[in-house]
Amino acid sequence: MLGLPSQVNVCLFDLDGVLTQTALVHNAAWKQTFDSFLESWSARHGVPFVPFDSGADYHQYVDGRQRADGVRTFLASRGITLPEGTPDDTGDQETVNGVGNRKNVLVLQKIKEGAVQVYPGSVEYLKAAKAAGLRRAVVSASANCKDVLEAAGIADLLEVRVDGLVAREQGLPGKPAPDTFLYAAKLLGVEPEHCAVYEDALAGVAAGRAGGFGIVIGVDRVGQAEALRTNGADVVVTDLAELLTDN
Ligand SMILES: O=P(O)(O)OC[C@H]1O[C@@H](O)[C@H](O)[C@@H](O)[C@@H]1O
Repeated sequence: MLGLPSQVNVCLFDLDGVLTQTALVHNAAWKQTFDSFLESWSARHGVPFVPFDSGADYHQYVDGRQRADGVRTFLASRGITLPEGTPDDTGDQETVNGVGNRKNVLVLQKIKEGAVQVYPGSVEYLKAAKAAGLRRAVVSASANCKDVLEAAGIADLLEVRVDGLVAREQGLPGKPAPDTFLYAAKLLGVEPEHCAVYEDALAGVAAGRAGGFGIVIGVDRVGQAEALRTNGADVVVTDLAELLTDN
């Protein structure tokens, strides 16, 4: 049913890029933030300015990861290490938290301007899962998950939320570590083999594979089906609506 093996009765959905079209919002905010950072860095350190690549750099180093992990992982790929700073650093501070907060100002502005759109096939799938009696959680790296779910009007279709804020409170490492998905399974009182993971990010499908879940469904929004499979997806679809035909 719904593209799931018979032992699976719990759905663990990623948010950005799976339920809502906000991976695009994050990607654009990261590009703006990193390009201005790199431009200034290259002028001061006498190294060539190589802009952030919204394709390769985003998917390899940032997508699916907690905010600070994204900053650290991408900058490490350019040989740059910044001090961590503190969560209340302002956007002009040259720290991991400062750069992350600069990007978050842009994301919050976009959410406020109404940039949150759902994927209609995912809403249909959520409703079908609910009707079929499957348990449903959202497992997102984003600290803005609650606001995005509310802006999208889908908060009431999900029973459990494990997001960037919960991960921080509980001390859970983010994707590609499986811990946030495992925590959601625990909150729903089930073993990983009874859960399906739905992910569009390479770090996300890797987390699904690492956690030993019943099935990892890769959602390919950008033409990276092969990379999703290599990193951990058992099945790849371009939209969750494709799974609705399996009754
Ligand atoms: O900065 P936030 O809202 O906490 O989000 C963290 C990350 O959340 C993930 O869901 C996105 O794929 C990333 O692009 C984003 O950076």
